[in-house]
Amino acid sequence: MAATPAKYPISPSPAVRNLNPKLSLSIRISFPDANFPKSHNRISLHSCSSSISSDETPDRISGKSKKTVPAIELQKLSEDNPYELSSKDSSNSLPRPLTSAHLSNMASEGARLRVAYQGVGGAYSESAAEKAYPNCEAVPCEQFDTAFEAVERWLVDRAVLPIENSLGGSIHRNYDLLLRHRLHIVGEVKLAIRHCLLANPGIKLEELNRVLSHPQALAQCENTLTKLGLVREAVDDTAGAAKFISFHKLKDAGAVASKTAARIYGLNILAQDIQDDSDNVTRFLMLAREPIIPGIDKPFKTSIVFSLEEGPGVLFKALAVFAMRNINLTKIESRPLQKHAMRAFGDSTTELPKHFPYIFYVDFEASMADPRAQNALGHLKEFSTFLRVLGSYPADTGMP
Ligand SMILES: O=C(O)C(=O)C[C@]1(C(=O)O)C=C[C@@H](O)C=C1
Repeated sequence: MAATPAKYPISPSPAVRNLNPKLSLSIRISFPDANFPKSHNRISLHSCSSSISSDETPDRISGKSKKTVPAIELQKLSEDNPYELSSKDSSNSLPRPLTSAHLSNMASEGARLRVAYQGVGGAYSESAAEKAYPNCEAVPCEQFDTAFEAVERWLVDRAVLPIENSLGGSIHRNYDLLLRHRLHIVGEVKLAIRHCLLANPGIKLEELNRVLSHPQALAQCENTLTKLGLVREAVDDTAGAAKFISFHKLKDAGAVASKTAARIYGLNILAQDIQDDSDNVTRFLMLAREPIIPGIDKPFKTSIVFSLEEGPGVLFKALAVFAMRNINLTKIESRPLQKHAMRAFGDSTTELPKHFPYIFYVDFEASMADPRAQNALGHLKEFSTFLRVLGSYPADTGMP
């Protein structure tokens, strides 16, 4: 069944020029510059916000007031690695990346950051955005791509997107989008996910035949939903599922979503904490157009993506650059390099490629300000075909 998604303030527009630079293979460690509107050095987010607001924003639902965001001055990032500071950096025309102090000041001084998330009001991603940036204006986006694009086009200041879950694993789409887009990871936030089974008022558990939710949420409640014998139907987000069953007053369908979604869409909670494990945590990334300057004052993490030549033991060698410097890895993910694969298949010959090229995403526990991390990446660069630092940011060491 195709559930019609709710109206979102920001939805993908095919007419919009694709700003994503082509993926390039390079052996230098690259810190890409922000995408820059062609003819403007100055842009008012105020003027953008009026064109993307809608009658159905969660702000309406919750009655929260909207503040306009003052115009901000854009600065073009240099192509150079901003972490490798040189004498050039004293010039005023050079980039001034945001520092972690700057980020927290913006929140505490009451300036409302506009933060994109995927889903509608009541989605876990909205809670993650509010946890990452207290007092922010959370801006719903239809798809993950839309949230990336909203930051790139200066419609919002940040995006907060899920990257992995303790039960369901990686959110592959966002790994792929990190590579395709040129945003920087400036932080992470972990959120405890507690799912509820929701239904319209008066509907009993026995009356339900099917359940709608985000595929990750359905996977996280696999055992409970199997026991209940409910047919799963995937939709864009948990809160969207709640909104849909509420709007259509469905009698045979429930939704897996949060308590907040139940409240917003006037649904009853038939069961609480239906996730397969009580420790259900999703890790979200905070994304910005510019990187932050990494520090060593608190625990930092660094996320990189790289590709390797074919050959025996190359991955072993790549991981050894961290092991020999006593740097702990917290995550490794491999993804097919899609453009390569497509080119190979688009060839006029019918021969299949001998190997599928893969790229590797690694998170490690060290700041780029730490010489161990710099040396490890310098070493990795010697035998990687491509290497990019996605971000060096404070680790979320708090309670989820
Ligand atoms: O659908 C939502 O509410 C979301 O925020 C998305 C999402 C995800 O993509 O993993 C986020 C957290 C939960 O793990 C389930 C779903």
